[in-house]
Amino acid sequence: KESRAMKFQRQHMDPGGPSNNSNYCNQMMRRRHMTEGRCKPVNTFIHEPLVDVQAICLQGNITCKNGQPNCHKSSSSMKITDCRVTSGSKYPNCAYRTSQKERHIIVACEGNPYVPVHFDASV
Ligand SMILES: Nc1ncnc2c1ncn2[C@@H]1O[C@H](C(=O)NS(=O)(=O)C[C@H]2[C@@H](O)[C@H](n3ccc(=O)[nH]c3=O)O[C@@H]2CO)[C@@H](O)[C@H]1O
Repeated sequence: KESRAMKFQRQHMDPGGPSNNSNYCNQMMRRRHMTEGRCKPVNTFIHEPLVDVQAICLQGNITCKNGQPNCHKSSSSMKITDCRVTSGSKYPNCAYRTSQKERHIIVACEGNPYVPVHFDASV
Protein backbone atom coordinates (compact mmCIF):
# COMPACT_ATOMS: atom_id res chain seq x y z
CA LYS A 1 0.00 0.00 0.00
CA GLU A 2 1.31 3.46 -0.96
CA SER A 3 2.22 5.58 2.07
CA ARG A 4 0.79 9.09 2.35
CA ALA A 5 4.28 10.53 2.03
CA MET A 6 4.85 8.59 -1.19
CA LYS A 7 1.41 9.59 -2.47
CA PHE A 8 2.35 13.26 -1.86
CA GLN A 9 5.55 12.77 -3.87
CA ARG A 10 3.73 10.98 -6.70
CA GLN A 11 1.06 13.67 -6.90
CA HIS A 12 3.10 16.83 -6.26
CA MET A 13 6.86 16.44 -6.72
CA ASP A 14 8.55 17.14 -10.05
CA PRO A 15 12.02 18.56 -9.28
CA GLY A 16 13.06 18.14 -12.90
CA GLY A 17 10.40 20.47 -14.21
CA PRO A 18 9.01 22.95 -15.09
CA SER A 19 8.75 22.33 -18.74
CA ASN A 20 7.20 25.24 -20.50
CA ASN A 21 4.99 23.16 -22.76
CA SER A 22 1.22 23.48 -22.73
CA ASN A 23 0.90 19.69 -22.64
CA TYR A 24 2.82 19.34 -19.37
CA CYS A 25 -0.31 18.84 -17.27
CA ASN A 26 -2.03 16.57 -19.82
CA GLN A 27 1.03 14.32 -19.72
CA MET A 28 1.91 14.52 -16.02
CA MET A 29 -1.64 14.05 -14.68
CA ARG A 30 -1.79 10.76 -16.61
CA ARG A 31 1.77 9.69 -15.85
CA ARG A 32 1.24 10.21 -12.12
CA HIS A 33 -2.11 8.33 -12.19
CA MET A 34 -4.50 11.20 -11.39
CA THR A 35 -6.80 10.56 -14.34
CA GLU A 36 -8.05 7.09 -13.32
CA GLY A 37 -11.73 6.86 -12.38
CA ARG A 38 -12.06 10.58 -12.75
CA CYS A 39 -10.06 13.63 -13.85
CA LYS A 40 -8.58 15.12 -10.65
CA PRO A 41 -9.85 18.73 -10.94
CA VAL A 42 -6.85 20.65 -9.53
CA ASN A 43 -3.27 19.56 -8.90
CA THR A 44 -0.01 21.40 -8.28
CA PHE A 45 3.44 20.11 -9.18
CA ILE A 46 6.41 21.51 -7.26
CA HIS A 47 9.68 22.08 -9.14
CA GLU A 48 12.05 22.17 -6.19
CA PRO A 49 14.34 19.57 -4.59
CA LEU A 50 12.51 17.11 -2.31
CA VAL A 51 14.67 18.12 0.66
CA ASP A 52 13.56 21.75 0.25
CA VAL A 53 9.88 20.74 0.23
CA GLN A 54 10.39 18.44 3.24
CA ALA A 55 12.03 21.37 5.07
CA ILE A 56 8.71 23.26 4.92
CA CYS A 57 7.52 20.99 7.77
CA LEU A 58 10.07 22.70 10.03
CA GLN A 59 8.32 26.08 9.59
CA GLY A 60 5.82 27.34 12.20
CA ASN A 61 2.38 25.73 12.33
CA ILE A 62 -0.56 27.36 10.58
CA THR A 63 -4.18 26.25 10.26
CA CYS A 64 -5.05 24.10 7.24
CA LYS A 65 -8.15 24.61 5.09
CA ASN A 66 -9.76 21.69 6.95
CA GLY A 67 -9.10 23.32 10.35
CA GLN A 68 -6.29 20.99 11.39
CA PRO A 69 -3.25 22.78 12.88
CA ASN A 70 -0.55 20.80 11.05
CA CYS A 71 0.04 23.01 8.05
CA HIS A 72 3.23 24.90 7.23
CA LYS A 73 4.04 27.60 4.70
CA SER A 74 7.28 27.75 2.70
CA SER A 75 9.52 30.64 3.76
CA SER A 76 10.36 31.44 0.13
CA SER A 77 8.38 31.25 -3.08
CA MET A 78 8.78 28.06 -5.09
CA LYS A 79 8.47 27.19 -8.77
CA ILE A 80 5.17 25.34 -9.25
CA THR A 81 2.85 24.35 -12.09
CA ASP A 82 -0.89 24.42 -11.46
CA CYS A 83 -2.96 21.95 -13.47
CA ARG A 84 -6.66 22.73 -13.76
CA VAL A 85 -9.14 20.61 -15.70
CA THR A 86 -10.67 22.48 -18.67
CA SER A 87 -14.40 22.98 -19.25
CA GLY A 88 -14.19 20.84 -22.39
CA SER A 89 -12.48 17.96 -20.59
CA LYS A 90 -14.44 14.68 -20.82
CA TYR A 91 -13.31 11.62 -18.85
CA PRO A 92 -11.35 9.51 -19.77
CA ASN A 93 -9.77 12.17 -21.99
CA CYS A 94 -8.78 14.49 -19.17
CA ALA A 95 -7.68 17.88 -20.52
CA TYR A 96 -5.80 20.40 -18.40
CA ARG A 97 -4.68 24.00 -18.49
CA THR A 98 -0.99 24.34 -17.52
CA SER A 99 0.00 27.41 -15.48
CA GLN A 100 3.56 28.00 -14.33
CA LYS A 101 3.84 30.13 -11.16
CA GLU A 102 6.17 31.13 -8.35
CA ARG A 103 4.33 30.97 -5.03
CA HIS A 104 4.74 30.20 -1.37
CA ILE A 105 3.18 26.81 -0.80
CA ILE A 106 1.25 25.43 2.18
CA VAL A 107 1.52 21.72 2.98
CA ALA A 108 0.24 19.52 5.79
CA CYS A 109 2.83 17.36 7.51
CA GLU A 110 2.36 14.18 9.52
CA GLY A 111 4.18 11.17 10.92
CA ASN A 112 7.62 10.25 12.15
CA PRO A 113 9.59 11.37 10.23
CA TYR A 114 7.36 14.44 10.03
CA VAL A 115 6.96 14.91 6.28
CA PRO A 116 4.51 16.44 3.77
CA VAL A 117 1.36 14.34 3.23
CA HIS A 118 -1.05 16.89 1.67
CA PHE A 119 -0.90 19.98 -0.56
CA ASP A 120 -3.14 22.62 1.00
CA ALA A 121 -2.70 25.77 -1.10
CA SER A 122 -0.32 28.20 -2.77
CA VAL A 123 -0.18 31.90 -1.87
N1 LIG B 1 -4.42 18.92 7.64
C1 LIG B 1 -4.25 17.71 7.08
N2 LIG B 1 -3.37 16.86 7.59
C2 LIG B 1 -3.20 15.65 7.01
N3 LIG B 1 -3.86 15.20 5.94
C3 LIG B 1 -4.75 16.05 5.40
C4 LIG B 1 -4.99 17.33 5.94
N4 LIG B 1 -5.95 17.94 5.18
C5 LIG B 1 -6.29 17.05 4.24
N5 LIG B 1 -5.57 15.93 4.36
C6 LIG B 1 -5.62 14.71 3.57
O1 LIG B 1 -4.97 14.95 2.32
C7 LIG B 1 -5.60 14.15 1.34
C8 LIG B 1 -6.00 14.96 0.16
O2 LIG B 1 -5.94 14.52 -0.95
N6 LIG B 1 -6.53 16.14 0.44
S1 LIG B 1 -7.14 17.10 -0.72
O3 LIG B 1 -7.67 18.26 -0.12
O4 LIG B 1 -7.98 16.36 -1.61
C9 LIG B 1 -5.77 17.59 -1.67
C10 LIG B 1 -5.96 18.76 -2.60
C11 LIG B 1 -4.71 18.89 -3.47
O5 LIG B 1 -4.21 17.60 -3.81
C12 LIG B 1 -5.20 19.54 -4.72
N7 LIG B 1 -4.81 20.93 -4.79
C13 LIG B 1 -5.62 21.92 -4.31
C14 LIG B 1 -5.23 23.25 -4.43
C15 LIG B 1 -3.99 23.56 -5.06
O6 LIG B 1 -3.58 24.72 -5.20
N8 LIG B 1 -3.21 22.53 -5.51
C16 LIG B 1 -3.58 21.22 -5.38
O7 LIG B 1 -2.84 20.31 -5.76
O8 LIG B 1 -6.61 19.45 -4.73
C17 LIG B 1 -7.04 18.61 -3.67
C18 LIG B 1 -8.39 19.06 -3.25
O9 LIG B 1 -8.34 20.44 -2.88
C19 LIG B 1 -6.82 13.51 1.99
O10 LIG B 1 -6.47 12.20 2.32
C20 LIG B 1 -7.03 14.30 3.24
O11 LIG B 1 -7.51 13.49 4.25
